[in-house]
Amino acid sequence: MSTAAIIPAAGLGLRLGGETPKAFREVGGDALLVHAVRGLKAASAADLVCLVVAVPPGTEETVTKELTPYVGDTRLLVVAGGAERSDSVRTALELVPVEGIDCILVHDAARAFVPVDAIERVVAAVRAGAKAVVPAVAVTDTIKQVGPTGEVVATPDRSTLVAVQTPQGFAPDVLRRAHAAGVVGATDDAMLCEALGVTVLTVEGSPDAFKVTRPQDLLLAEALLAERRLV
Ligand SMILES: Nc1ccn([C@@H]2O[C@H](COP(=O)(O)OP(=O)(O)OP(=O)(O)O)[C@@H](O)[C@H]2O)c(=O)n1
Ligand SMILES: C[C@](O)(CO)[C@H](O)COP(=O)(O)O
Repeated sequence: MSTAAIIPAAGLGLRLGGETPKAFREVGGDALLVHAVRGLKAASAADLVCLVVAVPPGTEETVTKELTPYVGDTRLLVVAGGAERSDSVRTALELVPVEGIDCILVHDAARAFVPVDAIERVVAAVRAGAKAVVPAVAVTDTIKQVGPTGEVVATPDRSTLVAVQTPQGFAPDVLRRAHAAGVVGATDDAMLCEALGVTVLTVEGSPDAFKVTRPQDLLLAEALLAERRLV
C-alpha cells in the first residue's frame, strides 16, 4: 500500500509579513513549499504516490510548473485553497484517490524542514494500526491558561503537554469522516479526529519541524539549511 500527502500552502503568512504568500517565501534560494515537497519525497518508506497541494487561488498553474521537477513519479495535483487551513485541507482531500492508499499525510508548507525520520515514524504508526498520528515535542515554556482580561486562571502541569507538528498521518476513512463532520475552528486535522472520538497517537517529532510563522523563524530556517548543507 502507499501514501498520499496533502500540503496546505494557501495561507497568506500575515504573521510573517511581506507581500509574498508564506509558502512562496524563499530560504536558501528555494520556496518553503519546494523544501516541504522535497522533504516528503525524501521519506522513501512512505512510498508517496499522490501529492495534493492547496495554494492561493490563481497560482495553481505556476505552482504546478514549479513543483513538477521535484515530484518524480508521484502524481501531483494543485488546487485553490480556502479561507481557513481546514478548508484548504478539505478541498485537497476530495482529490485524494480512494483506492490503494493506506495513509494520508497532512503537512504544512510552513513546516518545510521536517526530517525524514519524523515523517517515517508517522507513516509507520499509521501502518501499525493507529487511526490518527501526530509528531510531538515537549513544551519548554510554562503555559498559562488566561481569562478574558488576560488574567491567569490556571497553570497546566507541563509534563502533560506537548506541542504538535506535521506531517500528521491518518487512516484515509477516518480523515474523510473527520472533515465531513463539519466541526469549525479546528487548527489541525487531529483535532477533527478527536471530535469524532478517535484516539490520536503521538510519536516523536523534531525541533527542525518548527513552523515558519514570524520573521525570526526565517533566520532560524536559513541557519538550519546552512548547517545541513555543510554535513
Ligand atoms: N487558508 C489557509 C490558511 C493556511 N494554510 C496553510 O496552513 C499551514 C499552516 O498555517 P499557518 O502557518 O498559520 O500559515 P498562514 O495562515 O499563512 O499564517 P498566518 O496565520 O500568519 O497568516 C501553512 O502551510 C499555510 O499555507 C492554508 O493552506 N490555507
Ligand atoms: C497544524 C499545526 O501546524 C500543528 O501545530 C498548527 O495547528 C497550525 O496552526 P496555525 O495557527 O494555523 O499555524
